[in-house]
Amino acid sequence: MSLILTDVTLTHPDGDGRLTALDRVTLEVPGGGLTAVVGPSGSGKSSLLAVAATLITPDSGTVAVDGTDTTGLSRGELAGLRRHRIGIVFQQPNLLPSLTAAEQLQVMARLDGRRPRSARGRALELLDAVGLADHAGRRPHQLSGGQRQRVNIARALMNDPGVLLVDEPTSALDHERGAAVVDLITRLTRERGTATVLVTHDRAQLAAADRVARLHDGRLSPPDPAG
Ligand SMILES: Nc1ncnc2c1ncn2[C@@H]1O[C@H](COP(=O)(O)OP(=O)(O)OP(=O)(O)O)[C@@H](O)[C@H]1O
Repeated sequence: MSLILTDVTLTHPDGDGRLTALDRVTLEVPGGGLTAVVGPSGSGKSSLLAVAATLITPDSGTVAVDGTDTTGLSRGELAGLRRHRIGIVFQQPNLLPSLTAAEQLQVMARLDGRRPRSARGRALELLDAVGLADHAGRRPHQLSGGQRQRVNIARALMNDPGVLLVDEPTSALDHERGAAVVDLITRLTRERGTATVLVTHDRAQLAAADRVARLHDGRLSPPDPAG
């Protein structure tokens, strides 16, 4: 399991010109390890995640997910790749208000046409893995902010992705709950072997990372060992 960005450049329209959001970024994220991406506001962190998630095609450069070069894939092929190989955790959990925690996860499998019974089993197993075995029947308003983010993380793992992309998962949480969520992401990364990218503003979270990549004005310094 791996994610490899090679020489990725991404520009956005900016008045009469173009703004370079990512400038020849190369990043290799091996499976089983947590790579943190840090940088000031506007440095390109969200752009990097969007390109890694194959939601935006870069102007140049390549993105390889689990060894598959995504360059030139059709929209349908990219959608399939995202569904099966990539898990995304956004800042806000975006859970559906009327569904229980287990159902939030089962929806993912149903979208994929899998049997309801096996989806339920997997949903319960994942809720157990994130410490919510006793909360499977609760709806979002019956969960705390930290618990909702755990459901969000479990949902991202539902289709057993090789790549896990996590965007500021603790921005809505206090320090203690935020640290618990990062510990959880670290543990799941090691246990499941995912190639995980964690975008964060919080320097305290860098201690959990295996590597830290620093973005500045769209340019990436080579990852250094965290610590
Ligand atoms: N859709 C867009 N159109 C035009 N410019 C954009 C677009 N998306 C991002 N940008 C610009 O690209 C640069 C990088 O933005 P990006 O959101 O990737 O940074 P970031 O590090 O995630 O910032 P933040 O921490 O504030 O979320 C910024 O200058 C931003 O204004």
